[in-house]
Formats: sequence, structure tokens, C-alpha cells
Amino acid sequence: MKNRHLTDSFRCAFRGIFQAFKTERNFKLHVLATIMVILFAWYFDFTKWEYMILIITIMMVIITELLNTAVEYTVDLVCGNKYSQLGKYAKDIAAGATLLAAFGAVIIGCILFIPKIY
Ligand SMILES: Nc1ncnc2c1ncn2[C@@H]1O[C@H](COP(=O)(O)OP(=O)(O)OP(=O)(O)O)[C@@H](O)[C@H]1O
Repeated sequence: MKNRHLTDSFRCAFRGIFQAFKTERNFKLHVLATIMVILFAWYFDFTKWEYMILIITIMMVIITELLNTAVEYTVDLVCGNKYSQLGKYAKDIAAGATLLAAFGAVIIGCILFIPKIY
């Protein structure tokens, strides 16, 4: 099954994001955190460059969470309920990528927000 039109591709991509939002608790938390962080950035009157760093950081976290979800679905599709060492590696590595992205986001958040607070 291939998308014939560009609009179909966009529709599928948005459906994927919505599916992750519906099913993944972490994804909902990331979206909530994103809204809060953007409100704080607006409150602290961030510069264009600070906004750019913030947006890249937020995107990095959301994109890794989406890829992690895709890996989880793929492993579940292949393994079903059966234990698989390779499936475990794949899920753990994907979760590791999400953790690193979130960790980086916290550090960047501290660098951007702490000077504004004081
Ligand atoms: N088929 C499997 N075979 C072996 N281990 C698995 C399998 N499925 C899951 N696991 C192990 O259980 C962990 C949790 O898997 P699960 O699919 O529940 O992810 P999750 O809790 O939804 O992750 P996240 O919190 O990132 O959304 C995996 O990281 C992996 O270590």
C-alpha cells in the first residue's frame, strides 16, 4: 500500500502522531511539558535564538519518543507475547535514546531558564 498523493502522506504522518499521543503516557507528558515550557519562554521574553534552541530541544525529545513508540510497535508485531532477547535489546536501546534526549533537554532547560529566574 503506497500513498499516491502528498496529502495522504501528511494525513498518515499526523495519524501516527495522534496514535502515539493516544496510547503513550510519556508522549502526553512530553506534550504537556512542551506547552508549559513555551509559556515560560513567552513569560521570560526569550530571544529568537533562545526560542530556536528550545524548539530544537523539544523536537529532539518528541521525535525520539515517536521513534521509540515505532520500535515498540514493531517489536510487538514481530514477537507478539513471546520473549525475545533481540526484541528486548531493540526496545531498551530505543528507550535509551529517549532517555538521553530527555536528559539533554533538562540540561538545556537549566542553562536557558536558571539565569532568567535569578
Ligand atoms: N517481547 C519482548 N521480549 C523481551 N523483553 C521485552 C519484550 N517486550 C518488552 N520487553 C522488555 O520490557 C520493557 C518494557 O517494554 P514495553 O513494551 O512495556 O515498553 P514501555 O514500558 O511501553 O516503554 P516506554 O516506557 O518507553 O513507553 C522493554 O524495555 C524490554 O526490556
